[in-house]
Amino acid sequence: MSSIVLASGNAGKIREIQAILQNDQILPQSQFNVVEPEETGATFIENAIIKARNAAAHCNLPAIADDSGLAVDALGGAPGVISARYAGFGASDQANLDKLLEEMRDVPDAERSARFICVMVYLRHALDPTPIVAQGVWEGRILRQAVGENGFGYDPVFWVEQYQCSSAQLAPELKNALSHRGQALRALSQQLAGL
Ligand SMILES: O=P(O)(O)OP(=O)(O)OP(=O)(O)OC[C@H]1O[C@@H](n2cnc3c(O)ncnc32)[C@H](O)[C@@H]1O
Ligand SMILES: [Mg+2]
Repeated sequence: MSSIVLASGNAGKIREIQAILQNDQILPQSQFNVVEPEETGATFIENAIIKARNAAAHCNLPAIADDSGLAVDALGGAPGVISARYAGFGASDQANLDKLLEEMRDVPDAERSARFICVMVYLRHALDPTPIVAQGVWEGRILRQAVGENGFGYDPVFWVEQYQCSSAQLAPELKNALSHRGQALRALSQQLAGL
């Protein structure tokens, strides 16, 4: 099997994806000095395709990309596709999380529902006209303060009802078993196995 380039610059995602797929042929795009493209899509799937196509073209290899984010009901689905740049272009995870807590300050407990969404795309090559696509959704609620050290991004403010803790308090294997990314990756793997 040839190598597959993983079209992400997010170390937290890369860690989770490699733990789930356990395939040493899947190589992060940083190893090929891929320049990250602008994520100009209005949807997760558009952005995932933009990232996968960019990496596949640069490396002349098949590519996998993950576009994901947090959709908060009380904010009309924000931050959504702009989750990585909610507090501005190049914003840190901490700045994005602080902005979310501020926006949610006056939202009552009963109205704090939210979900993580992940769309994974596999392109056989840059001009592949039939991308393989899989999606995962993980329901939760937005806490009033950050708690937990694991994960990345918005994990410290994402309450997981089933385990009565934040996503950042879950062991990495358990987060992968439950998460939007884990769901999407398992669905993608099944489709790839059927090719
Ligand atoms: O585009 P790449 O290079 O993959 O890295 P990115 O961090 O920019 O990734 P996205 O464009 O898909 O933006 C997704 C953002 O949504 C958030 N996010 C996605 N999945 C998450 C998770 O499992 N836990 C916490 N936050 C998550 C996190 O802040 C990400 O930066
Ligand atoms: Mg991004």
